[in-house]
Amino acid sequence: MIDLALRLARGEFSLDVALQLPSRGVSAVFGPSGCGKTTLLRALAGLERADGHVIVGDEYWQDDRRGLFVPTHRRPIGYVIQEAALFPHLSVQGNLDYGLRRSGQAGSREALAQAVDLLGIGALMARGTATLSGGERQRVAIARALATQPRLLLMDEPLAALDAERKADILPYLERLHTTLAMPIVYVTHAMDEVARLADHLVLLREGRALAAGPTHELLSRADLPLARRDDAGVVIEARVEEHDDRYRMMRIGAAGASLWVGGSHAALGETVRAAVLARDVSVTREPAQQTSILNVLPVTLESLHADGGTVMLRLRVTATSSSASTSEAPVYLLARITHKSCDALALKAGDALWAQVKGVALMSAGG
Ligand SMILES: Nc1ncnc2c1ncn2[C@@H]1O[C@H](COP(=O)(O)OP(=O)(O)OP(=O)(O)O)[C@@H](O)[C@H]1O
Repeated sequence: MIDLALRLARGEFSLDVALQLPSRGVSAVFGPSGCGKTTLLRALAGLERADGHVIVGDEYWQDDRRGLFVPTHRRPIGYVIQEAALFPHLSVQGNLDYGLRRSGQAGSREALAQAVDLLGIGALMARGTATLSGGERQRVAIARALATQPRLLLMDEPLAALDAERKADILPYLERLHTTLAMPIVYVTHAMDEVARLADHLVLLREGRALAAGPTHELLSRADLPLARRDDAGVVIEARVEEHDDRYRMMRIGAAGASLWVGGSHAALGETVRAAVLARDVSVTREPAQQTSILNVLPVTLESLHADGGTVMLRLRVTATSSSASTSEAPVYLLARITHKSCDALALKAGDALWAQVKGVALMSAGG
């Protein structure tokens, strides 16, 4: 576990957070511009002097009660920023070698080889860094950070400087990091699609304070957080592949007795995948619709309604149908955004048993 409490003031802005982040997987720090994401990351790295403590596993990096503050260069961290600072006069190999020598930490040739393989940059080793695309530069920067075998990888908007195409190129590599590496990653972003694809744990930051923190799927399924007011509000569901329909190139995925058909058939039976369902793609009915083109119609219980400007956000708990559902699994939630008119026409109230019609399910990635 990473246990941190950090407080600092910079002019009008103050940071004051106390968080416990899991020691595996990606913890995303998400929030609007200026909310303190970079400041938090820099304080974790020891680049900003904040009051408080930082404990990573059993290592104390800062503990004010004992007057302990480990300087940045002695913290076993990898730090990847938006625009990688690579030496233009050195090749990719030269940059990686330099990074390894400079770190003075437990970096090793094997770790470097593994990182090169993981980031798929083997073919780029002899290239001058000036000839690399933005996405390739970031992959080199990430490999350089990993080669030092850090205890913690800090990433500050690593994809923000890339266009949509380059971003799509590099995301699969980040997903590989996420599933392959045991080391925790703290990942700063203001892009919801990156949160939905990569984050296991989520910290919502607002004006230097942690508004909420917890497993990504839990926070995304809450209708009371500012996330639910976004146009792209929706849930992510970690589910297992339960059936392939090769004729239509679709698969059925299941979690906690809820089952959904999604396009594509590349994941193997039994594999864990992550799927996203946007609130605007979910509607509700009192009776299951007959003869609908919508494949995914799920029995749900309406947990709560949240009026939000012109629309109403419904939080729905999927009622397990499959007999294989294990009772130990956390229930699956959906959000549905509907109009006030529809809400009144159906006379919806908390506790109602309804049917959710899911118009679109996006397969994000293989899960963790
Ligand atoms: N030295 C400083 N003096 C005064 N204010 C500062 C100083 N450094 C940072 N700030 C302010 O602290 C706040 C947090 O900045 P920070 O860069 O951490 O935000 P952020 O969430 O990473 O933003 P972005 O997404 O735009 O990168 C901002 O309002 C910034 O203007």
